[in-house]
Order: sequence, then structure tokens, then C-alpha cells
Amino acid sequence: MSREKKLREAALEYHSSKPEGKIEVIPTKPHSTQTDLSLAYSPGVAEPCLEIQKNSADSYKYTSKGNLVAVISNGTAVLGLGDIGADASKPVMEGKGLLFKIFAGINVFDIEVDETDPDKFIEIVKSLAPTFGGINLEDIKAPEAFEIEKRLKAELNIPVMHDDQHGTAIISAAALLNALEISKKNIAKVKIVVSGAGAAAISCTRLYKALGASPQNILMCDSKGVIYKGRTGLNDEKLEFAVDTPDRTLEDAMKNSDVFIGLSKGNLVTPEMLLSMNENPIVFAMANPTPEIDYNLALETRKDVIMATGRSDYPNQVNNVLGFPYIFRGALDVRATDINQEMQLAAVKALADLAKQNVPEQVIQAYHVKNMKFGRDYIIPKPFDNRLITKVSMAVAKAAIDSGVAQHIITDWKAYEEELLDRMGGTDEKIIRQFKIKAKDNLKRIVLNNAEEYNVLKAAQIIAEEKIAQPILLGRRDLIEKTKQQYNLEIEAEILDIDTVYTQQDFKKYVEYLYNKKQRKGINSQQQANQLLKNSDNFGALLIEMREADSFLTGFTKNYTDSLNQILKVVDYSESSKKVSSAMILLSKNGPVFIADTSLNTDPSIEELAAIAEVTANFVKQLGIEPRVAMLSHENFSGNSKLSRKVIEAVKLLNQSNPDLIVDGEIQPDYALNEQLVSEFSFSKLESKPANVLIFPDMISANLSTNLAKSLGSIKSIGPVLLGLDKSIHIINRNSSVEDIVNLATLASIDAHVKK
Ligand SMILES: NC(=O)C1=CN([C@@H]2O[C@H](COP(=O)(O)OP(=O)(O)OC[C@H]3O[C@@H](n4cnc5c(N)ncnc54)[C@H](OP(=O)(O)O)[C@@H]3O)[C@@H](O)[C@H]2O)C=CC1
Ligand SMILES: CC(=O)C(=O)O
Ligand SMILES: [Mg+2]
Repeated sequence: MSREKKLREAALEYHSSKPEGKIEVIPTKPHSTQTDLSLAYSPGVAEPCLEIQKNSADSYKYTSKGNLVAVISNGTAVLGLGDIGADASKPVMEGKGLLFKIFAGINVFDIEVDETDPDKFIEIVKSLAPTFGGINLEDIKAPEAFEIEKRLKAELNIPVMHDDQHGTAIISAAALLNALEISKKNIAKVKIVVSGAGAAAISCTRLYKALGASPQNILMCDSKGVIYKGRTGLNDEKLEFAVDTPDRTLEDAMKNSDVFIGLSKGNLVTPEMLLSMNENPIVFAMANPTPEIDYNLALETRKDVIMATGRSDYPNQVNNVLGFPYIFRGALDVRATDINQEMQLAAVKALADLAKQNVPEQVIQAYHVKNMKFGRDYIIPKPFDNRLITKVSMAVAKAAIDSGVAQHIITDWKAYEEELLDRMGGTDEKIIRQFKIKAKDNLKRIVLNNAEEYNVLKAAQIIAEEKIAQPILLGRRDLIEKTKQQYNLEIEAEILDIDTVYTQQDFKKYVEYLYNKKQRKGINSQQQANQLLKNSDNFGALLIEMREADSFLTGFTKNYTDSLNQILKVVDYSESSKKVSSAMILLSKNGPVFIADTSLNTDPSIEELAAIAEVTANFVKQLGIEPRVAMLSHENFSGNSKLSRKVIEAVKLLNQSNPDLIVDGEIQPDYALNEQLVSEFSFSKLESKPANVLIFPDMISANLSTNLAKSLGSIKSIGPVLLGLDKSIHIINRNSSVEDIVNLATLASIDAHVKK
């Protein structure tokens, strides 16, 4: 089956599967009791109605208006499909609604209006306006679109934007600035050919002019060919771009041009036309769904082309999806009365700048590549980049305030940034963010072992860039450099070359230190110490023992206990009064839950169980969280089984050694984690609040339960963290993901704040 046919079938199946379409409405307030209904509806609902009657601005306080946008179309220019009517435009409008929601948390009512007369259409939209915080006009053909937008902007005091005009202009301008930078061309000097003279083309070209493009270097073509001075029957917008030129066709126009902007129809550009352009041509074939020239055909035709389309399935998607969600987010958040040019230019700059920053791991994974970097194939951020919401929306909100169209002034930008991130991310992301904030408080030096591995190197890049810690790369220098080059990674970090470190002058001091410390404890000659330190696990751990760095992360290429056994040869754990154990952190919707011991002590004794609880609780305190420890068993406060009696004895020990620690058991996990259920035990030290530390009676049950929760509950986790050592040393699971390494490094860094 051809690619097109497959896509057609998949798209029809996607839309027709139950429930049909792409959007539903979900209540946001409780609605399960009679009391709830008497508040949601009659009689309670009358109260907010009367408040709004007194002060119409209160509709933002008592209704969802402030976060509700209308996506309105009359179906006259639907994508590049043309005038297919209001009815047929609905899938696109629902699609815009979906994108508004997933990328900016904005609710949308899509409204398809069967009216092509501009005056009547304007009246209809105006009469609907009280429902909405903003209006996104979509797929309305030129020239009517210009008049419709102009009048609605003037006559309504909520933000109105015709997406095909300004959304497209903003994105394509950001991409154009970056493409020009890559091809080392000057916007004021390049010859630009624009195919299309409709809503999108006119508005985009106006913005390029505002950014420095020279009017005499721009040739615009519509369905009848080049728009030249003297051509009859041109509307005002087209007249604005009429130039003196002998060129009459798109083919003529494209000769010796530098930039092609396609906002017209599919397959209008031939390979010959592309070949007639200057060196390093920039081609934005943005018609949807079929570009003016196919992506692959363009690249087969010439290698030096910087190519973009409006589609998701090729690199460089220049599509207004990168704009409208964030532009409206910023505008709604400051209750802007307009979306003006200052706000649009701020969005252009934010987008162009973002493309030059390193790409987050989550985006790289979504596109199944190893790295993306500013260049020919990456001139503009990807839609799944979750930095867009902060970068673009904040820039837009700020520009709205500075240009005087905001009714709500943001002063605490850090808090606004947090609000945006909270709006989009789940609790798990919020928890990780808070850990990162804590780690950044006191920048620690963290040694990352096996740094020649891509995942470790990429994690190091993120750790350095986000200033979570200062990474030191431990591994083979030649391989580290090779991986860096292969994946185009730039990392600011010192390298410790494990292959040459022992040939260096000061290596002796490590050998002597280890020998002096561990003689009579298994290392009884300098030669033995020397040999041990050629192993990177041992060497890394010794660096922390000797305080040459603050934290050590290893384990990527080994199994957990092999790494641990190496480390324990070097660190002084026997002097530690605590139990060496490990904990996993589940990032539940109610906050982090710490589970121990998940990997080391198979069947701990009473004393060991108490010690595991103690080191875990201490670690939780270090993170700034008050530990509430539940000692788990298969029954609640009954002591019927041997297992439960072990747990009860451990609780007693803990009560003696740590009288202030909130700890109790034996209790079942479902009770310990549920506020209502735990309050059944009024005598318990947990005092009606759920626990956040779960100590299992043995390692197997802890390990299996954690895996079960992660798999069935799709809960994210961090860990395991290694507890009970005097130093911050942690072991990642073999082949951990980049995200797992970064998260564990974050906790290791906080651990190092305390363990000096
Ligand atoms: N990638 C993106 O983000 C976006 C892409 N677009 C795409 O841009 C295109 C235009 O959309 P929009 O401006 O809203 O629609 P309009 O209906 O307002 O404009 C369409 C324009 O295309 C011109 N055109 C039609 N056929 C030809 C042809 N054979 N040669 C040259 N020009 C031609 C029309 O010419 P005439 O004036 O003579 O009728 C008209 O100027 C669509 O394909 C749409 O999908 C739009 C918005 C965003
Ligand atoms: C992307 C878009 O809005 C269009 O093609 O019309
Ligand atoms: Mg559109």
C-alpha cells in the first residue's frame, strides 16, 4: 500500500474511532452529591451570576472564560484545500483545539460558522464574544480575512488573532532568521519569492519587511502569476507588494532567488525551478497538507537547500502550531486586550533563540534520534519541546505589559514560570523540578563514571547546563571525545582519563591514602592498592573519600552489586553506624513515596530493619521533606504472624532510638497511603496523615511492589539511592536512561550537601 493510502486509512480510523472526533468537555468541580449539584447549578449558581451582573470582569473569576478560546472558521481557506465549507472544516478546528489544550492547557470551543459574508460573519463572532477569553480566527480566505480580523480587533476588547496570518508569520519569521544565519545571508539583501498572496502570504511578508527585508527584493505570485506594477484587478493587500519587474511567472521569479516562501498550493515548484535558485537556497514549502515541493524531491534535487515544510513528518516543521498555543497563553495570562506587533516580535525572538539552545532529552526521544543541534535540519524548535510554553508565553506576556495592552500585570516572573510549568507537567515533573531547585542551591562536584557512554555524557551535558551540579567525567578520554563528536555534544566538564590517571605524578597520593586507610582491612600492600585504583569504581569512590569531589555516580555498565562490592572495598562503611541499603522513590500524584530496601538486604533482622528505616528517614529529611514512616506488613496492628512481630519489634527500637520520628506499624501499604484509611487507627503515630516512607519487611516484597506500581500505575521513579554511607555515592541501574541518570545525580547532589 502506498504511503499516502496508508496515511489516509490511518487518519480516517483515528478520527472515527469511538468517541468520534478529538475533543470532549470535562467538568472541573465536584458533582457527585446533592450538595455539589446545588452549588454547580440551581440554586447556588445564581450567586456568581449576580456578581457578574454587578461587575462583568468577575466573569473571569467565576467562570472558565479566562482560559477559554474560540477557534472560529467559515471554512473558506481550509489548509491548502481551499473553500470546502464550514462543515468540512470541523476536523481542522477540533485539531487546533487539541493542540491548544495539550501544548498550553487552553480550553477551546471550535465554532464552524456557515457564513461567507464578512459583515454578517463579524456580527456573529461579536455576539459570541462574551463566552470567550480570546478568539482565534482560522482558515478564512483572503481578502475577507483582513477586514474580518481588523474589525474584530477594533471592536472587541479580548485578544483576537487570525492564526493563518500572524501565527504563520511569527513561526516562519523565526525560522527564516535562523536559516539566513546558517546560510550566512543578510535579510536586507536576499531575493525573496513568495508563492501565494492570501492571508498567510501577505501577513508573513509584511513581518519579513518589518524585520528588514527590502520591498524591491520581494516578488509575490498568486494564482495568476507575478504581482507586478500595472497588473489590473489587484486588491489593496496585493497592491502593497506590486513591483516593477519583467517577470511574469513563478518560474521567472525563482531564478537567482535566495528564499522561497510557499503559502499557496501543493506541487507548484519543479526541480528545475529549485535548481535556478542561488547557492544555499532557503525553501519553506508551507502549503498543507501537500507542500509546494516535496521534501525528499527538494533534497534529492540539491544538497545545499535549507528545506522546511508545514508537516510533522519531516525535519523543520514551520507550522503555526509553534505559535498560537503560547501566544494565546501569554495574552490570556495578562488579560491582554490585543495581540499587537510588539507581542508578535517578542514571540519571533523567543522562538529563534530557543532553536539555538541545546535540545531537551525528552524531545530527542520523541523523534527517535540521538541528538539535534541548531543547523540545516533544525532551524526551529520542535512542537514537543516543553520549553516553548515558558519561553514564548513569557515573552508574549512581557511584551503585552510593556506595550500597555495588559490588564493584569505580572511582577513575579519566577512564580509565573512555575505556574506555566505546573499547568503543563504532572506532579512527577513538579517533584523533580523541586529536587533540582534544591540541588542548585549549593553546586556540588559530581564524578560520573563510564562517561564514554552516550547516556552518561548526555546526562552530564544536562547536569552542567541546568546547573544541577558540576560534572566531572570519569572514563577513557579518547572514547569520551569520540562519543562527543559522534553525537555533537558540547559539555563543559573536566575529564579524568582512567587510562592515564595512574601514570601521573600525584597518583601516589591516592595509593598511599588507600593503603594507610585499609591496611589490616583487606588491602595489605601498596601494590594491591595501586591495582585496585585502576578500576574506575574504586578510583571514583576514593576521590569522594578524599574529598576531591563531592559525589560519585557509577553503575551504568555493570550490575548493581558488582559496583557496590567494588565501592565497599574503598569506602569506610564499617565505621558507619548505619545500614547500607537502598531506596526507590515513586513519584505519585500525591507526592514522592520512598520505598526501602529495594535491592540490598534480602531478609533484614529486626535491628537491620530499624536501621534501614532510620537511614531512609534521614535521607528524606535531607530533601526537605518530613518523613512519615510506615513499617509494612500484610496486616494492620495485629501481630499475628512472625513477619509482623519482626516489624513491631523494629518499630519499638525506632521509638527508643528516634523518639521524634513519625513511625508506626505494622500496617498494610493501602492503609498507610490513604488518609481516610489510616485515620481508622487513631492511636497510631501516623496521626491520620498518609505515610511517605514505606519500609518493607524484606527486600523481595519491596522490589516486587515497586516494579508492580511502576508498571501498572505508570508511575515514574527515581533511584535506587544508596543509603547508609558517610559519603554521597550512588549506583545507577545498568543502562539507565538519560533522564534516570539526571534525576539520580540531582538526589546525589542534594545528598552531598549534607555529607561533607
Ligand atoms: N505551515 C503553516 O503554518 C501554514 C500554512 N498555510 C498554508 O498556506 C496556504 C494558503 O493559506 P491561506 O493564506 O490561509 O489561504 P488564502 O485562501 O487566503 O490564500 C491562498 C493563496 O494561494 C494562492 N494560490 C492558489 N493557487 C495558486 C497557484 N497555482 N499559484 C500561486 N498561488 C496560488 C491564491 O491566489 P489568488 O489570490 O490568486 O486566489 C491565494 O493568494 C494553504 O496551503 C495553507 O495550508 C497557511 C497557514 C499556516
Ligand atoms: C497550519 C494551518 O493553519 C494551515 O495550514 O492552514
Ligand atoms: Mg490554518
